[in-house]
Amino acid sequence: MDLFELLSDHFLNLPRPNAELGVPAGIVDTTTLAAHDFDVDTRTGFMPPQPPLTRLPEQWESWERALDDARAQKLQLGGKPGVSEEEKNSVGLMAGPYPGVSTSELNQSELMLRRAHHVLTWIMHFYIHSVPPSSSAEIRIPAPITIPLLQICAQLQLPPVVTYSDDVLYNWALKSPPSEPTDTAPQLAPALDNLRSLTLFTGTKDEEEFYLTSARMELRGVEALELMRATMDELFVGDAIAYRRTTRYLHALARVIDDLTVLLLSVRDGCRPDVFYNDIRPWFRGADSSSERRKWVFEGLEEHPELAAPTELSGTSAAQSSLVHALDIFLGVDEYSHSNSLTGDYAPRPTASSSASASASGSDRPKISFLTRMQAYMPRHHRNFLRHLSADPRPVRDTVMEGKDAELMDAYNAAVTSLKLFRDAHIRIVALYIIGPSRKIGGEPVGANEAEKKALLKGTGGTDLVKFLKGVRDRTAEAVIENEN
Ligand code: HEM
Repeated sequence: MDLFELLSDHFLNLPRPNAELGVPAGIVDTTTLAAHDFDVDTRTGFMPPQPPLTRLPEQWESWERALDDARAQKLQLGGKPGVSEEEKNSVGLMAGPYPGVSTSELNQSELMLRRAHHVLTWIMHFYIHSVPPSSSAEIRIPAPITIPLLQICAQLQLPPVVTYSDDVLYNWALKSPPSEPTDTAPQLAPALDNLRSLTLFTGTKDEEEFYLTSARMELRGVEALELMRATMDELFVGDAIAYRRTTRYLHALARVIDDLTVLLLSVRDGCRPDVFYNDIRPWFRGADSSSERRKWVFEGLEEHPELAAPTELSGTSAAQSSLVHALDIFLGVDEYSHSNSLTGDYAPRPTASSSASASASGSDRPKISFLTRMQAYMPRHHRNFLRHLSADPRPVRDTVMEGKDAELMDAYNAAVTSLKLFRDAHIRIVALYIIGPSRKIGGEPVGANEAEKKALLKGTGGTDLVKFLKGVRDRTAEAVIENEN
């Protein structure tokens, strides 16, 4: 037998778990090498340790070529004034040809599925947002795109829209190759200045900087994840030494969050607010955040009863970053920041029509906080990681609340205060990048009646952004524990 041939019952040879049923008890989830560890890498955190795939194999070349074409054509936003019909014309993108492309072989590899989600959702956003908004009340997405996309989404358990994982987590390459790892110098995380983005809507440096700001924050956040793990180990022991160490870890965590704030603010160095607002951001919009509120109609579903009609179609937002959610959950701030009163808008829901169309109304749906809803847009292993973190039987906040250790409480409050300061800085960024440009005369991509203006001040995730972001920031501040001594 070939030494490299795996036995049929070898764990690496196990079939991919059924997306709906999950992993059977006693079976290891091998969909990614780190799946048993929630796909959280000790060097790169929520980013993959290796650069993502840059191209699918030959069988799916027609998709890759369509994406190449969309980028090469420099498609323009359909609502942008002064753009020629030719520049808006993206109908060819949807027409294919995508002859009989099957997705089943993609299921062998999580990396290929990720790339396929990236390619198809990117093509779809290119199409949707380059069709002039006035042309119809709905936008029909043809079956050659919707069917494979929904099949891939079922495997990945992700919605059929560009998500943070498509534009940040799995959208990077190294600028220059790292040195080969050796026994004495193991492979390290990529240097923060050695990253470039793979796919861009606008081809601008500004857009790349926008994505890379988040990517750098993810990499800086690795230390935060390590500090969380170390704290949880200490609190398991729970003696005086453990409290002292935890105090140190929480101060260190506050410093990491301060660094995240610095990195966040550094987006101003490479991404111009007007370019972001007018040229970049409209490409991210989902069905619930576009000013014209066009229905997205996924054609071809009537012939595929096995596929679920999409219910989540919010635009991509860094609110889908698992890192910030992890900080909230670990510090017990999520009880405040993920409160059901901070809902944002409701997700669009499919209508009962035979073709699944996503309408913009959903106010009869039960309230769920916006941040909790955003977890549906995260890679499923990361979602599970957050669930696991939430189930920690000895949460740090409970220990601090017992009030036995004043220094521990100070350290905890320092970390929560840093998170509040992070959110203050984020609100400043939103004022600079969204609120400011939206007020400039002529700075709006589509007309300017009151309803449209209101829609323009929605986050790409569909929130009433000022109210929502201030709410989350204020609720974070409320998580500081008063020292009653
Ligand atoms: C130009 C830069 C940025 C702008 C204009 C911006 C804008 C927004 C907006 C409008 C929201 C409201 C939610 C929505 O509807 O989408 C939001 C939420 C959020 N953004 Fe950003 N964002 C920027 C950069 C970042 C970066 C780099 C991060 C870090 C990963 C980040 C993390 C978050 C988080 C965690 C939320 C959820 C609210 C919270 O937890 O406070 N943002 N952002």
